[in-house]
Amino acid sequence: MQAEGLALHTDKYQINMIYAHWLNGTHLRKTVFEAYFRKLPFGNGYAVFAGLERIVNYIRGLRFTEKDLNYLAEQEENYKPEFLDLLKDFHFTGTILSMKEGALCFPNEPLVRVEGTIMETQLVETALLNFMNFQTLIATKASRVKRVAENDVLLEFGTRRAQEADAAIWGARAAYIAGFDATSNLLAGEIFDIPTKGTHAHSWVQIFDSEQEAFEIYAKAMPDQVSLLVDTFDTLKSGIPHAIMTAKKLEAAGKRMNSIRLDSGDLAYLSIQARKMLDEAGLPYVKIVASNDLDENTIFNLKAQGAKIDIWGVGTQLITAADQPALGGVYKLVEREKNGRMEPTIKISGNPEKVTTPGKKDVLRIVSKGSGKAIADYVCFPHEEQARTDGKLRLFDPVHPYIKKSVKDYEAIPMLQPIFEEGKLVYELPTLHQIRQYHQEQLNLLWPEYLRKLNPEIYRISLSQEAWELKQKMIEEYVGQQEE
Ligand SMILES: Nc1ncnc2c1ncn2[C@@H]1O[C@H](COP(=O)(O)OP(=O)(O)OP(=O)(O)O)[C@@H](O)[C@H]1O
Ligand SMILES: O=P(O)(O)OC[C@H]1O[C@H](OP(=O)(O)OP(=O)(O)O)[C@H](O)[C@@H]1O
Ligand SMILES: O=C(O)c1cccnc1
Repeated sequence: MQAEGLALHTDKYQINMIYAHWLNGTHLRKTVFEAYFRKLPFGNGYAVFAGLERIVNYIRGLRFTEKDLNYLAEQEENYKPEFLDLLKDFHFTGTILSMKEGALCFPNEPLVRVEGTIMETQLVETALLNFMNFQTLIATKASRVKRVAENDVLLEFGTRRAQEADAAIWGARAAYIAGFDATSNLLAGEIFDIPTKGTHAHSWVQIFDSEQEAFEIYAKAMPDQVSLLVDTFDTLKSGIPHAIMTAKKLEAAGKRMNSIRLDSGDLAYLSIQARKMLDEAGLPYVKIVASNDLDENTIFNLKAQGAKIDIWGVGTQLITAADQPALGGVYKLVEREKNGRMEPTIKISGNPEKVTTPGKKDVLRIVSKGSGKAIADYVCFPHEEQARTDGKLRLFDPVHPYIKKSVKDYEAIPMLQPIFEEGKLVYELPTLHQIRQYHQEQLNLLWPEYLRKLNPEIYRISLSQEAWELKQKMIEEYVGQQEE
């Protein structure tokens, strides 16, 4: 997928600010930004971090082409030619730390930390959030589907309903990270080495004079992968009897039919009837695929009704994250250089939840050595060494500071990994297989109460005492200035 030629994949205000900084002589001031979200999507208890691979490729290929520069000159007559010369030589020289793809992540903790000159940290904001927000959203939605489908097979069918090609391709990858088994999108399969699967459409049946003829021709063409869509005319009276006849013919040729697919009607009732008919016909090995606007709620319901569905095809609801189509991840300045020294900075808001936490921070996942389960995440400054060692840690929730807890005998796992150091890539991108495995390990760290679909327990994100005190001090300073 496109990695180069994305320098202009940014909001114009970023270039305007960089230009104004350059005129002002401040474009090389050092900064630290953090990307995070404030609210979990879908009422879920966790999110699944994704988007890093695309962010890495974007940063590596970040150059302004001659065409880009000509376009900028045309777009904004204020931009001086010397400024465009500066952009011509631009490449990213900053430092990035990030959670790994597949990590479970939570509100108000940094997922990506970007350190560099204001020129480069500001430039990358838009694309970084674009990649992180979409892919994390879809991976989280897919994870919810996976929680209810458990060990059933999950197929990603969303491309035709996705918000254009990139969403389909990266969405298919995000779904696979969170536990889907295959995608119908061959390009996603080719690019990312995701297994691909496919049945056939209603048009295949409609184009022939009879359903039986359609099934037999298809079975002849794909004898080892026969999956027949049985709802074009009448599922119970026509589709399934014809599929059974086809399966018998396949048996005579020494082959086994793979599955039938139900795509309309009452999927619980029809799957139960279909299972009975297939079993009675001596075809217990033929699996039942279901599709039709499925999501985690319909799948959960269908399972509760005793539906006999082995394989779920999930498209529109997953790829568009239909019940919450955006993750509100933000990118906030937490430190700036002043007089040659880095100092924390805060953004005050009338809404207390939107007040930023000043200073550059790390995230430690505090895991009990006794249970092997995560207790909370601890957000602290990089110099706070004591938290990383096996001492005693006082946890409290910054939003509800009266919720306090002391922990000991724990392991503190650093969640932010160095990705770029002064412009140099220092991270080896894992394979998708490794990302899936890491995601599974991450799930295993959490008690099931945090993972349930409905009203999950809230996993606590604790701020270090020092970070909390700095925040309070800066809020008070601001309030003091207002009162003067
Ligand atoms: N037993 C069931 N319990 C709950 N939801 C179901 C059940 N069976 C099907 N559904 C879901 O109900 C919705 C039915 O939608 P709709 O009425 O559009 O489908 P349909 O009857 O198959 O019609 P169409 O042929 O237009 O697709 C789908 O989202 C489907 O997944
Ligand atoms: O319902 P979704 O979760 O989005 O899954 C994908 C849908 O796409 C296909 O329908 P479509 O009507 O586009 O084509 P068809 O003629 O092959 O059924 C398929 O039959 C599914 O119903
Ligand atoms: O293979 C299928 O059955 C399929 C693929 C995409 C969309 N709907 C169904």
